[in-house]
Amino acid sequence: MPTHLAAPAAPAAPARYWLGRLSDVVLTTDDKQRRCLTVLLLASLVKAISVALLAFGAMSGMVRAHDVTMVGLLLLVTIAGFYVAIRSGWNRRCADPTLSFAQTIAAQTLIAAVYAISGPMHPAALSVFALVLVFGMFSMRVEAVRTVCLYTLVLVGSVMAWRARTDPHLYPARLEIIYFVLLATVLGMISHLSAQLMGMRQRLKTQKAALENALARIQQIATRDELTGLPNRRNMMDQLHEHALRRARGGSSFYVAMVDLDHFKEVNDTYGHAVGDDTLRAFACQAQSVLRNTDIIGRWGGEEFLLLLPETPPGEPTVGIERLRARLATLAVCPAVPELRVRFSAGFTRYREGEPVDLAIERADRALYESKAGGRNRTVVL
Ligand SMILES: Nc1nc2c(ncn2[C@@H]2O[C@H](COP(=O)(O)OP(=O)(O)OP(=O)(O)O)[C@@H](O)[C@H]2O)c(=O)[nH]1
Repeated sequence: MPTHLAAPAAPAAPARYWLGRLSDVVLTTDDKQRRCLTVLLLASLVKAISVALLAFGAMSGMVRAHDVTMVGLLLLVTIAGFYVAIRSGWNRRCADPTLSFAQTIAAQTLIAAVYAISGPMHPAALSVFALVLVFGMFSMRVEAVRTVCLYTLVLVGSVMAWRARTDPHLYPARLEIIYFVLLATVLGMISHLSAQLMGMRQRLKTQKAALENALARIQQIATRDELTGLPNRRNMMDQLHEHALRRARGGSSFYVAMVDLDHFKEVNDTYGHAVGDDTLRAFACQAQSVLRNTDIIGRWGGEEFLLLLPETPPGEPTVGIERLRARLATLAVCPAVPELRVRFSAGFTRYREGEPVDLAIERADRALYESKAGGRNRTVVL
């Protein structure tokens, strides 16, 4: 057994790369346009196979070669026209950028021509009418599918009547009637299924919207405090961890502060719980408008708030909170109780690189305790 095997053949990556590039050129890189072009090319493949079969019919003497050439040319021109319309982006200007309705009408017209020229092979074209509509029903509205069905039946009915009169040997009237009834039944079914599909799509759309709303609501409940709309405790912990991580990677330092409303129990006891709630909301609202917009304030629980102050140089951490204190000293936070003023105590600490976030919170808590013990309505930095 050789210990060293020959190097494996070069991976097919370059081939895949060039295929990818080619498909980008042919189908564009725009997802929506790509989908339109892929459907067009798939539908064209079905029609190309039909024309190839006709060519076989011509070689076997069942169909006139001249007719096949004409139909083939017509097919090429139609496909090229739709390809250019989509590839150039012209379709974006249309009400239906997929051009499904126009493509389906063109396809049914072409197949009607095939039906008329394919002599003994013509019953085979019947299934293609149905196939084209199946393609269309995924992208067309129900009314459009119904219009195409009606158009197909009128067109094919006319072709059948004409061919039954001009070539009764290959298009016997009785057989044509049977084919027509069969085609009408199948197209009717497709039209019915398309209505059902539309209903399903509508339900899916409604469910998707409901799910998105529910997700947004869950997200809101999971991360926000219901009363004040501020980030909740879990959210604040996540943000603290994130900032600590950033700090560990060389990011700037930040301050953490605990803020607690003074004698808040008295507000509740004197004016009622609703005024207490209003006070909490007003405090949250004022804090958000007065502090820097990079500062983050969250409700820690009860009448306690946690502040995260990123990019705060030592020596200036309390500027914002004192601005808030000054604002609240003159502001009637609750219109029902104009004499009510909000006062608070605050404890600040600088996050020290590498320490667990809980340690910084504990220090801020101690600073808060000191400011309470020192007479409240003040700030202590530890
Ligand atoms: N209205 C209202 N009150 C709340 C809410 N959460 C907690 N509280 C009340 O906040 C009060 C907190 O009371 P204490 O812990 O004694 O604090 P305090 O009265 O502010 O006293 P100090 O902090 O020492 O100044 C309690 O009466 C709680 O019921 C809330 O969401 N709404």
